[in-house]
Amino acid sequence: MDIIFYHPTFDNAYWLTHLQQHLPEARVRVWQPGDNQPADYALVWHPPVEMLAGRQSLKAVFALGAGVDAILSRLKTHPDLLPQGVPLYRLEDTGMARQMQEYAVSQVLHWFRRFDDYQAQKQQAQWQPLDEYQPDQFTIGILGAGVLGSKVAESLRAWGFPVCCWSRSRKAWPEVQSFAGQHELDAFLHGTRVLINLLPNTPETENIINRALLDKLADGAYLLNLARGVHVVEQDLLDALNEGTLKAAMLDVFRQEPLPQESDLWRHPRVAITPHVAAVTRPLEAIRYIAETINALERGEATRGQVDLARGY
Ligand SMILES: NC(=O)C1=CN([C@@H]2O[C@H](COP(=O)(O)OP(=O)(O)OC[C@H]3O[C@@H](n4cnc5c(N)ncnc54)[C@H](O)[C@@H]3O)[C@@H](O)[C@H]2O)C=CC1
Ligand SMILES: O=C(O)C(=O)CO
Repeated sequence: MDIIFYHPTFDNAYWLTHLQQHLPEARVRVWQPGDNQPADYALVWHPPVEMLAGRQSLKAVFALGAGVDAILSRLKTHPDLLPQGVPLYRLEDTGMARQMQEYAVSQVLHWFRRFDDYQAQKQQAQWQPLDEYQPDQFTIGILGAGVLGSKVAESLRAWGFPVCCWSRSRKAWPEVQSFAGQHELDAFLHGTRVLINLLPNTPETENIINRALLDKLADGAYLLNLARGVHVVEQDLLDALNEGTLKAAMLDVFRQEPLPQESDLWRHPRVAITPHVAAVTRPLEAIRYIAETINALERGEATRGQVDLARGY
């Protein structure tokens, strides 16, 4: 079994060593330009077009992340990027869910305990206890009830917050109200105090977080964007913040990354920013998941994580 590996920034030696340990019968190599030698599996992140072009004999391609929007959007302009008929897999969780839980719980509690307001008071050397928020005033609405959304919902329920979620199909998660489809989006938004975005980037979800949506949230609402920058109409977000529709936002992802220095988001007092670090690929967990999936494919068994190219995630 031959495996080719390409990632623009990962530690090649680390990945090859541990892939070989988990798949001892495989021959694993870093793909280099000009390498047209046969391969059974390809592990890629932002692969050059020529890496996979014409490789119809591949049994599967693994994207080394949860979101496959970059590879799918490039596929539109470079049809050879993925050989026709070869299944594409993505990483499901592999250590990213815990990171999303850490990020979401810490930020929701920050806002719930009004630490943002106390930080503002600190600037004025103001010693003033503020009215406490109550959990029933702090409904969490999760856009995108998938692998990561489900774990974030679980961790916020554990803190006693009311949680609802929105997805394509109905979910039956304990103690979480599920809304499904476009026709239930408004009902999902109504009463949501903290909106957490964990949607994939698809043609249907691009620009979904716009002024019309933000205006439907509860008064004094917050936005936590953990998915993709293209989901948010940034000027609408700034307008909603400046007009008081939205109390604060924490953003991990942006249309352009790194976020350009001239972006007003950097200077807005009620916007917090992290540089696309909400949940990074954990190499060992990813390698275990990939090895399990390859072994299942070799045995002709069912697997998880296959991308539906037509659906876009
Ligand atoms: N900021 C970061 O560091 C990271 C960001 N991400 C982002 O998180 C996203 C979610 O990851 P997973 O939970 O693994 O994905 P997933 O595919 O398991 O879940 C996606 C959810 O979105 C819902 N959805 C998709 N299209 C929809 C539509 N048109 N209407 C309503 N619901 C829709 C699906 O029903 C599903 O519940 C990724 O696509 C990626 O963009 C993932 C990892 C790290
Ligand atoms: O895995 C993903 O989709 C990510 O955004 C990680 O950076």
